This record gives sequence, C-alpha cells and structure tokens, in this order.
Amino acid sequence: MTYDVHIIGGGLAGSEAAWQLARRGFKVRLSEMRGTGERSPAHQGDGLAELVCSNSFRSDDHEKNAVGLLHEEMRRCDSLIMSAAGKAQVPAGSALAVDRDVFSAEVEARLAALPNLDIVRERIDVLPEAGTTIVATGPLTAEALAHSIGAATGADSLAFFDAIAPIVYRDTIDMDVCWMASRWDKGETKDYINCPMDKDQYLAFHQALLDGEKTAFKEWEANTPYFDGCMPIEVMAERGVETLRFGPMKPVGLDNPHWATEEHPKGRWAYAVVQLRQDNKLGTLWNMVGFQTKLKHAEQVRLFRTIPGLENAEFARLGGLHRNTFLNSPVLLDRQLRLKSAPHVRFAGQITGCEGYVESAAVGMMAGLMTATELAGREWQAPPRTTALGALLSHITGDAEADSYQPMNVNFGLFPPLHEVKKKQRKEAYTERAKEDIAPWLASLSPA
Ligand SMILES: Cc1cc2nc3c(=O)[nH]c(=O)nc-3n(C[C@H](O)[C@H](O)[C@H](O)COP(=O)(O)OP(=O)(O)OC[C@H]3O[C@@H](n4cnc5c(N)ncnc54)[C@H](O)[C@@H]3O)c2cc1C
Repeated sequence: MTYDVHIIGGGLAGSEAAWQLARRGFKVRLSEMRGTGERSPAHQGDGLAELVCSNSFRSDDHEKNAVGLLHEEMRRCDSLIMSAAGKAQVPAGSALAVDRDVFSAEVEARLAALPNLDIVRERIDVLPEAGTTIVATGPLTAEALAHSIGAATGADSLAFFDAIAPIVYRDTIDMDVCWMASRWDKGETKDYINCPMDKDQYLAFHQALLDGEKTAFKEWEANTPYFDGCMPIEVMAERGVETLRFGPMKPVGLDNPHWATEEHPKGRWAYAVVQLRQDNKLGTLWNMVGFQTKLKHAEQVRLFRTIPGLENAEFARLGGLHRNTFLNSPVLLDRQLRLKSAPHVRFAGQITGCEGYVESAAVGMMAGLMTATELAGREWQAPPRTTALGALLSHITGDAEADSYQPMNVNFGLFPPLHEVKKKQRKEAYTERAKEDIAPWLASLSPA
C-alpha cells in the first residue's frame, strides 16, 4: 500500500495523530518499535500509548484549570486519547486518572479498527528523505533516529532528566495505619491512600533521603537540569527540610481518622503524609504520588518500608531515572511544527519540548490536524491563543507573548510555575472566552 502519511512512534502523540488522519480518510503507516523486542528504558510493554510513569492526566476541571481546559478542547476535537481515558478512568478526586492497561488497549483497538491505517512494528533509524512524515518518537527516541534528527537539524538537542515513581501492591498496605481520603474531601469518593507521619518520623525520613544511596551521575549528566514537575524526592529533600511538606508530602486537608479524639472527632492532620493513587482498574496497584526517585532499588525498598503503613509493602515497580531528549522547537520548527530545513517532516509530542501526557497528546492531535489540512489543500488556521490549544502551540513554536501561555498552569520547565502567575490573570484566562473562541476554529478544520 502507498501511504499519504508516515507516522513514526505509536505513543500518545503518534496514536492521536494517526487517529485524526486515518478517520479523515488518509492512508497512514504508523511505525512503532515496541513489539520488535526493542523498548525505551521507561516503557514496560508493547501496547500503543503506554503511560510510562503516573497514571494521571491531571485536573479534569475545565472551569478553573488550564489542563482541564485542554481536556475539554481535545474532547471537542474528537480526541482518541481523551475518549480512551474516559473509558479507562479510575477514581482520583477531580483529576482524570486511568487504568494504564485498559487505556492502552482501548487506543490500540480503536486504531486497529481503522481500515486505512497500518500499524507496523518496526524501528525507523533514518529520517525519511521524502513523503509526508510525522515524527512522534518521544523523549526517549531510539538512538539511531535521534542521531539522524541531529544530523538533519544541525543543532544540539537539549537533555534533561525524568524520574519514575514506584508502584505498590494494594494488599501489602496496612490500612490499620493508613486511611482513604481525598484532600479537603474533594471528589465524591475517598480516592487516595494516605500514610501519616509524625514530626520525628518525618525528620528521620528526610535525613534518610539525604543519606540514601543514589544512582551515580556520569560526567555528562552532572549539569543536566531536571524539569520541576518530575524532580526526584531526594533532590527536593536537598532543597530544605520543609520542601517535601509543601510538595508531595503535604499534610493539609487530610483528617486522619485513626488519630481522632473527642476534640477532633473527624481526626487530625499528620505532620506529613505520603499519598498513593490507584493505578489499575482492579485497584490492586497504587502509585506513590510525587515519589519519583533515583535512589538505588534496594535503598528504595528499605527506605519506603519505613513509611508508616508501608512496612510490608511489596513493589510492582520501583522508581528510576532517565535522560530525555527534545528539539529546540522555536529555532528549528515553523508555526506548523514542520522542520524548516525539511518541511515534509513534522514533529509531534514531547520531542517538540512540551511536557506531560495531555500536552504531548494535544500536540499530536494538532500535528494530525495540520497534516490533514495540508493534504486536503486547505489553509491551516492556528487555534486562537486565548484557547489552551493555541497557548500550547504558540509556546512550543516560540510565538508566545507574555500573557498567551499564562493559562497553562503546567508546572514543567517550559511553562511558568503556578506561583508566578497571578490568580486573577489565571481566572480571566479560564473564562468562557476560551470555549467561545474555540468554536470558529473547530469549524475551520478539514471534515472528518
Ligand atoms: C520517564 C518518564 C516519566 C514521565 N512521567 C510523566 C508523568 O508522570 N506524567 C506526565 O504527564 N508526563 C510524564 N512524562 C512526560 C511525557 O508526557 C510522556 O513521555 C509522554 O508519553 C510523551 O508522549 P509522546 O507521544 O511524545 O512519546 P511516547 O509516549 O514516549 O511515545 C513515543 C513512541 O515512539 C516509539 N519510538 C521511539 N523511537 C522510535 C523509532 N526510532 N522507531 C519507531 N518507534 C520509536 C517509542 O517506543 C514510543 O512508543 C514522562 C516522561 C518520561 C520519559
């Protein structure tokens, strides 16, 4: 079969791009290296759209949160990733969290049902010299292709670290010590397992993190920065004794019923809390929220078993650390995510420098829509900057003005941290305006 588009990489972005194109009638080849015996250091299976770390798509609140707004806009574009997430949803308060296996299987099944899409298990080592191509190989692009991209761009790619959080078997958590609750009782159910620490336990744990044996840095790694949203707990611990208590171990809004008294019948707040969030639909696996780490594996087991309630914890997966690569998009790509030096090649997903599952999928979706518009001989209109999609795209391509990306309260490196954005500006940005502005843009898309 001859193809209209070759998509390289069947992760979140590549799967979404393939969906947008194939359901518009274009012939698509989707090349995914997993399934050939090859995997990135973070992927664990061979399914399309595998979530490599947390199982959360973050806030689903489209009234108050920019990521929630992005969810909403993607749903309006008939996003495969959002609809599969809906099918695979597990309880997580106001966040959208999924069973990763159900999610990946749903994405794969929906794509496999499209007659004009071929999913081919193959590793691509060289950037195609001709033909409409979308590269969505992610932050862990296989080495040969990464070199080929490097040769084509002539520019150094940037590198940073990401770390993976551990996953615990539910039946090894001591619920006589831990309890189920959502912070401030948000959400209809009590979605998190909470492990309480008193002050002495917290201080001892903090010290142990500082003393714990870590994976050694190689020379080239020493100056590579972390993205803030994926900072390992031991690095956070190094920033100060209170940092974790204001981060992943925040105790506020969590009444511990095991510590109830006559004066506090609902329970009292602990000095610090470790939270676990459901990771699979069955509820047998729970991940330690914000506990990404580069501690050595044996050290993780020893140290995490000192957390109250996790004394007998068995780990389905331990934390890890990886070096990621992404393009200098504002310099190398045009406003339609095409490589300036080879415009038949478009990039999508985290390799463009965006960060997060939802953002990667959103960029994949837009790359698919751009390609569909181009192939249909129509003129592409960018989504307005007042929308979450427009803000994301503007920022990736370096077209952002100060206020255009403020609604994006994503806490990863390329976006301003939440605390730097004034509440009032955020609220203004989340108004109905974005939802009104997206409507004419949706009408401009090439028909499905
Ligand atoms: C370790 C780690 C942890 C992360 N944790 C989180 C998190 O908790 N929450 C969050 O929101 N985001 C997280 N991210 C960030 C990001 O959102 C994810 O990496 C996301 O999966 C990116 O989507 P993508 O489609 O761009 O890439 P991926 O989902 O990685 O997909 C790329 C695909 O391309 C394939 N591939 C690579 N090279 C080739 C080749 N040469 N030929 C063929 N196929 C190839 C890969 O096998 C993979 O399936 C994490 C990233 C990493 C690396």
